[in-house]
Amino acid sequence: MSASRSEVTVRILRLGNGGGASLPAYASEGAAGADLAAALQTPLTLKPGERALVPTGLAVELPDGFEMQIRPRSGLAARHGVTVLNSPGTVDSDYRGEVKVLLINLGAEAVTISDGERIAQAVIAPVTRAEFRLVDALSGSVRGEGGFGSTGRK
Ligand SMILES: O=c1ccn([C@H]2C[C@H](O)[C@@H](COP(=O)(O)OP(=O)(O)OP(=O)(O)O)O2)c(=O)[nH]1
Ligand SMILES: [Mg+2]
Repeated sequence: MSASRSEVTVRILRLGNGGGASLPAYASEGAAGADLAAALQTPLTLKPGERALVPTGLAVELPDGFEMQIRPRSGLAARHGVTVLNSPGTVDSDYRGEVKVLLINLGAEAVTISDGERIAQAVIAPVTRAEFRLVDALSGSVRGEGGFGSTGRK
């Protein structure tokens, strides 16, 4: 690991249903996301338009101040139109249940997901929490209330 990189420890539990569930794994030296694999007793077929909450067979304990974002794999999306419906999914640091991936098939053909297949990727990211403070007025700005295309078409 280079000096400029940060690394945190994420404790992982393999759940009963997971059998030999694969741990999240970085596919290359510089990968931002660790691939998450499906933990399935039997293959799962998603018809066009269908979605499913796919088990990973894993529960995680994230360090306080971090989240796990569950993002699509571009290969699966490009090849089959399969993506993460709630992307980026949020795994809270206090969540101890099974990590699941909400896949949807936006493609035109049925897609079958097999046990151990890499279906999404997990990015560990720092979280900033806010104090939401109610006030009577906000400070002025050049943009003001303009939004949703207010700066022009280009
Ligand atoms: O893709 C996801 C998204 C969420 N979760 C788990 C971990 C997360 O901590 C919990 C709650 O997620 P979220 O806050 O997005 O869902 P919610 O609909 O707000 O449910 P809740 O009321 O439980 O917070 O569900 C996953 O396993 N995968
Ligand atoms: Mg929530």
